[in-house]
Amino acid sequence: MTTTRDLQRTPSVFTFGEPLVVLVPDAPGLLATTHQLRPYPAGAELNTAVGLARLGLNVAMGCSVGADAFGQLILKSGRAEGVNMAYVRQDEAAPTGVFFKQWSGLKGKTTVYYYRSTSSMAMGGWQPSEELLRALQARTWDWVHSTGITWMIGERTRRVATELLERCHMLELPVSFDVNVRLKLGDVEQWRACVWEVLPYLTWFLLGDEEAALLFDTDDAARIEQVLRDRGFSGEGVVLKLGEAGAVASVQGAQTRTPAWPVSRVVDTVGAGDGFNAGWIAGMLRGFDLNEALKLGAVVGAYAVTSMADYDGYPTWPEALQELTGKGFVER
Ligand SMILES: Nc1ncnc2c1ncn2[C@@H]1O[C@H](COP(=O)(O)OP(=O)(O)OP(=O)(O)O)[C@@H](O)[C@H]1O
Ligand SMILES: O=C(O)C(=O)C[C@H](O)[C@H](O)CO
Repeated sequence: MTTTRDLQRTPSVFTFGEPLVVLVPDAPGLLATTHQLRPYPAGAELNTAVGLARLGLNVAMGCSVGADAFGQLILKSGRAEGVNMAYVRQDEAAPTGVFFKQWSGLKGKTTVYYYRSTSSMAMGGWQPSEELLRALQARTWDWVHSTGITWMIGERTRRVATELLERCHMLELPVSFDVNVRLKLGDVEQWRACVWEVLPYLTWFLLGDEEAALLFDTDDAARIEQVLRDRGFSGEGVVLKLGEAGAVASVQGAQTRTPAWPVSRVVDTVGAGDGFNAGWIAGMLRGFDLNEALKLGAVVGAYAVTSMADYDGYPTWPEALQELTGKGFVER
C-alpha cells in the first residue's frame, strides 16, 4: 500500500475521537486553591485536526459532543480553525467531556484530571453516519488518523472505532494510529489489548518513548516494529517520538532519525505529540520523504511546547515552511 501520493489537489485527512474542554489555571499551583480557570478546546484528535488545518490541509473530524456550552465551544473552535465539523453530532443525552490541568511550576510537570466517564463519546454517542461511510467509500480523504484513547473510553465507542478502521483498511486508506497511552483510562494490559485489536488495520503505528517503555519495554523503534509485525502488523512502519530527543521512524527495520527542533522556553508539553503527528502526516501527504516529514513533525512539536493550551502554539504553514527552509518573512 502506498502512503505517500503525489496529489494534484489539497491533501485531506479524516480523524475521529473525543474532543474535550480543558480548564487551565492562570498560574502554577494547586487546583484546589486556584481562583481562575480558562477553558480551551482539547482532545488528541481535535489537536491533530487543528494542526493539519493550520498546515493547509483539508481535515474533517468525526465525534459527538454534548448539546451544551462546551460542545458549542468545541464546534466553534474547530470551525474557526478551518476543520470540517459536519460529522460532529450534538448529543442531547450526555455532556461534553472535560478535564483540568494542574501545573507545577517547580517540577515543570502538568497533571490532568478527567471528568469524562459519562461524556457523550464515553457513552457511545457517536457512530459514523451513512453519509460519512459513503464519503469514506468515495475516497473523500487521503488518510485517516486515530488514537488509542478512543478505544479506552467506552465499549460501544470501541466497537464502532474498530469497525471503522477495518473498513478503512478494506478501502486501502492509509491509517495512522497513535497509541496515546493514558494510564488514567486503563492499565498497561488493557492498552496492549487495544493495540493487538487494531494492529491488522494500521498503516503507521505511532507512539512516544514512555509508551514504548510501558508497552514494549524498549526504546528501539526497529524492535517495536518487529514485535508488531510478529503480532500481525502489515503496514509501513513505526514512528517513535522521543520528546527533547526528537523522533525516529522504523520501516522494515531501517531507521530514520530527526532531532527535536530548538525551543527557547518550554511551557507545557501536553499536545506536542498530537502536533508532531499533524506535521508528520502533512509532510507525508505533501510528498516529503520520510526524513523531511519527521522534521515537519518536530517543527510542530516544538511550537506546541511553547504554549499552555494544547494547540494554541501550533504553527501555520508559512511559519512551518519558514522554519524548514530558513527563509525569513518580513516581521515588521
Ligand atoms: N522539550 C521539547 N523541545 C523541543 N521539541 C519537543 C520537546 N518536547 C517534545 N518535542 C517535540 O514534539 C514531539 C512529540 O513530543 P513527545 O515525544 O512528548 O510526544 P508524545 O509522547 O506523543 O506526546 P504526548 O504527551 O502529547 O502524547 C517530539 O518528537 C519533539 O519533536
Ligand atoms: O488525554 C486525553 O484523552 C486527551 O485527549 C486530552 C489532551 O488534549 C491530550 O492528552 C493531548 O495529547
